[in-house]
Amino acid sequence: MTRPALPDWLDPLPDAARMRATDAWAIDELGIPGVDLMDRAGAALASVVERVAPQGTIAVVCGKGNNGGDGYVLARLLREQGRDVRVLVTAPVAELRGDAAHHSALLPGPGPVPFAAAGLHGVTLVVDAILGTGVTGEPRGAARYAIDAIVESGVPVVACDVPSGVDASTGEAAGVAIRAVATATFHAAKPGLWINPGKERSGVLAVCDIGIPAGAPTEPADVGLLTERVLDGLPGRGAASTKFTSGHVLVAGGSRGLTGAPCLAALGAMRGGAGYVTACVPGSLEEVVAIALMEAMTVPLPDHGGALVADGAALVAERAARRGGALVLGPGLGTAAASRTFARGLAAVADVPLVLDADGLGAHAGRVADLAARTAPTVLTPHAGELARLLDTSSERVQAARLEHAHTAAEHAHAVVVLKGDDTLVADPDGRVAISQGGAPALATAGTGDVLAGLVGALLAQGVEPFRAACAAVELHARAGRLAAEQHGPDGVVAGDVAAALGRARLRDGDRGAGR
Ligand SMILES: NC(=O)C1=CN([C@@H]2O[C@H](COP(=O)(O)OP(=O)(O)OC[C@H]3O[C@@H](n4cnc5c(N)ncnc54)[C@H](O)[C@@H]3O)[C@@H](O)[C@H]2O)[C@@H](O)CC1
Ligand SMILES: [K+]
Repeated sequence: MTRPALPDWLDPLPDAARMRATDAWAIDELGIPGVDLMDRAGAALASVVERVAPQGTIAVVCGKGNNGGDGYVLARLLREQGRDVRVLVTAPVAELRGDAAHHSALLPGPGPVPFAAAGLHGVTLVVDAILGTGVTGEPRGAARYAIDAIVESGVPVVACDVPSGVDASTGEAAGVAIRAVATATFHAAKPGLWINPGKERSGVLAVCDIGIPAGAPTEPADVGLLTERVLDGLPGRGAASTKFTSGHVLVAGGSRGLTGAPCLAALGAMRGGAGYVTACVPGSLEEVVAIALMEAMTVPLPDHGGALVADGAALVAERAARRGGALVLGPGLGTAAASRTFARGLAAVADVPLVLDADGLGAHAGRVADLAARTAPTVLTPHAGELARLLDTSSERVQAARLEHAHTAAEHAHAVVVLKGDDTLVADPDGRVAISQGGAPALATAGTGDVLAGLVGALLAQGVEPFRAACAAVELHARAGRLAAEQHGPDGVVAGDVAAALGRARLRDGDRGAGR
């Protein structure tokens, strides 16, 4: 399959290979001297260091590649300003090559000394210029020793380009890794600075221009940072709209003790703009749901002790065939064997776009490839634990390699996968990935996932293509989380508040109070 270019609402994040190709293009094709790029990288790093530590002794720890070269430039600039700077190295200066060797020779004052933990005593800040985008595998040898000692020292760290030990392309940190208070990264942010564990190890991110123009003829990035531009031109209600043209969402789920989840998914769909919403729930619990949902219709399905059973699948599929729209399957479904059979049966036959969430995902544990047989689009909305069960692995493994697991699930299920977290990833089966900027801690409360699933359903029902629907939903959900936090305080937000804020989250600055 050929992968389409990233849409313009994603800011491209070049991985290490693309960044190397970009540097090479700037140097070899545009004729920008590599030593000048390094000069500008060092200067940009210096401005971050000055902000973080305006005074005190700085230890600059340099590796033997160009990342270390940036460190030598920084050390020179700081010493020229009269700062007290120690240069500690993980490789002898004689081993340096090219631009890094050039800049090491320009260092004024005391020469570099081999790294030792004692060299960190009394310093205010450590600058990590050990490993950058040229790293392969886990840190080894002297680099590993230095990273360990820096982490152990507890001294605040500013990272040069990427925290050493973090993979710039994936955010994985397989061995030891620096935890920085800030990272100065050059030309563009890298995926690994936005994906955990790399994201939380990068601290505050400064993306620094080092004079490489846009337009490098590298293979286009396949990972991008989600921006609010994804909301531009989303379908909305107009003068000619009716409840039928605004999209129909079916929600199927619920069980005894879990009636709130399908209600919140229905609310997410309604507040997400769906014209009408039908909640298909266990018959014995229908009244509870009907009381909670004033604007939605309810459909009773056969149940056993408040849990859905296999027979209900045909009823929901038939309704989907008649009414169209999108189906949100799983919120509050529970884990009864019959309910799982219901979910698998319904996912297999429903010929409308499907959002599979919560226990609907659990029903497909270890069977993710079954979903590839569906003809209509599928969006999965797992957190790490749910994705682990889908792929028959552990939550720890998913968290350690989030990008890889999101890719794998998307590929195997032939579905868009929304791997939730502060760094929510949206992976398309064609290989493209969007990363949310996060920053909505208020969403860390029960039921917000149900709201998100309903919202994705609403956008799919409005005809938005699945990758964009998932991305726009993630963006709206985060914005709604922030709006709800403004109103209720971040610790007082409940999922219903997030749903209630979705309409306002759609408004852009230019829209507020505009027009007739
Ligand atoms: N001209 C350029 O290419 C520019 C590069 N820049 C800097 O250069 C960096 C990339 O430089 P390089 O490609 O030289 O690579 P790095 O400096 O990231 O590291 C490569 C060095 O580390 C060693 N190494 C690799 N994997 C290791 C591991 N697992 N454990 C221990 N040592 C390991 C290698 O032997 C090599 O000497 C960027 O991150 C950026 O900071 C900037 O100066 C801007 C311009
Ligand atoms: K580094």
